[in-house]
Amino acid sequence: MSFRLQPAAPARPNRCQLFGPGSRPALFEKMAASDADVINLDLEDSVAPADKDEARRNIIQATHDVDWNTKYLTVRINGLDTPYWYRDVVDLLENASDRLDQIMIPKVGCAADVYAVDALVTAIETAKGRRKPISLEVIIETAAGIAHVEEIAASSPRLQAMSLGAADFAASMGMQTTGIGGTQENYYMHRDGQKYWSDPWHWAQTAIVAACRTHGVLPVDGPFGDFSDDEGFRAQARRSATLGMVGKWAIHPKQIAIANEVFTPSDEAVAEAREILAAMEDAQSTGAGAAVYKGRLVDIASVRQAEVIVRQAEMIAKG
Ligand SMILES: CC(=O)SCCNC(=O)CCNC(=O)[C@H](O)C(C)(C)COP(=O)(O)OP(=O)(O)OC[C@H]1O[C@@H](n2cnc3c(N)ncnc32)[C@H](O)[C@@H]1OP(=O)(O)O
Ligand SMILES: O=CC(=O)O
Ligand SMILES: [Mg+2]
Repeated sequence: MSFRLQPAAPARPNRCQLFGPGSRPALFEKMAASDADVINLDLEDSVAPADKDEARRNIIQATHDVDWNTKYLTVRINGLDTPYWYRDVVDLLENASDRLDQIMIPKVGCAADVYAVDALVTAIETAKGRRKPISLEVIIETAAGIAHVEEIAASSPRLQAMSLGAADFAASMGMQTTGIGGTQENYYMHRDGQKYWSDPWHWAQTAIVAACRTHGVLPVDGPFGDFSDDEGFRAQARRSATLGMVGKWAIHPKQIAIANEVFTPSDEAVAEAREILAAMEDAQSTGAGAAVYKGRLVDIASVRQAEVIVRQAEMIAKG
């Protein structure tokens, strides 16, 4: 480890972020009753321009009226290139109840984007005497966002989470696809008459995970558009979890259970992690720094790996 220690990300479950348009208030009670850890009420792309004002009012009302129970409640504001975002922040911070936990900033391209929202949030919190500080989350979904991902991860002490937004990311990068996440038909290797599909999101995900882990931010995988494809969603979620992401968006309630399952370490994984910790404790009690577990090497790095799984499972069990 460097002299500068890696900060821990917020210790709260973030396995599934369920999205719903602010213009469909009939969904709010269903979202609150779901098994998602995080709720994202949307003011941005799922809300038509003519509905922005009403969606804002719906969401503010819902912070007062709906029982969100233990959900981490977050609202996606409009992008900083629109005329809507300042009104989103001002109206929310002036009128939403203390139940509001977080604001999500889409299409962040540099640290100054987060700085601008942080400054506005801070001024309103102080002016209104809001006691609970609002946290921020961002979406990396542009070429500028991925190019500046590390400065964005370091941009504000309010920043808790960072998602990859595959749809806008693909558009901004000029990718030849209309698919939102998952396997892309034309992204394959070819050998001996066979196609081998590869993962076009992998490099952006790893860049996000590295930036987040460096600065103590939760890395999250964004939307998977084809909500009829459970196995495609599961495969995408498993790849994300393997790379170090802590959760994934659901854009339909069907996706919640799969995300929760994938991002909760399985009983078998936790049992194995505990066995590795026990094997290493035995080894260390005899002065050894390494041991053999099921025919493979385990050493002090294995302890750190096993601790990731055990800590994640314990944090989720605590809720
Ligand atoms: C690229 C991005 O930016 S993604 C993020 C922004 N996008 C969004 O927020 C979209 C979120 N999702 C939705 O709006 C909707 O799920 C849609 C439009 C995809 C599909 O909506 P519907 O056609 O109503 O879906 P469907 O009929 O399959 O719904 C089944 C049930 O789940 C409910 N439901 C649908 N979406 C949601 C949701 N997001 N949260 C909670 N419940 C939901 C429906 O009300 C319905 O309930 P019922 O059985 O009691 O009648
Ligand atoms: O906002 C999300 C996306 O995929 O775009
Ligand atoms: Mg987007």
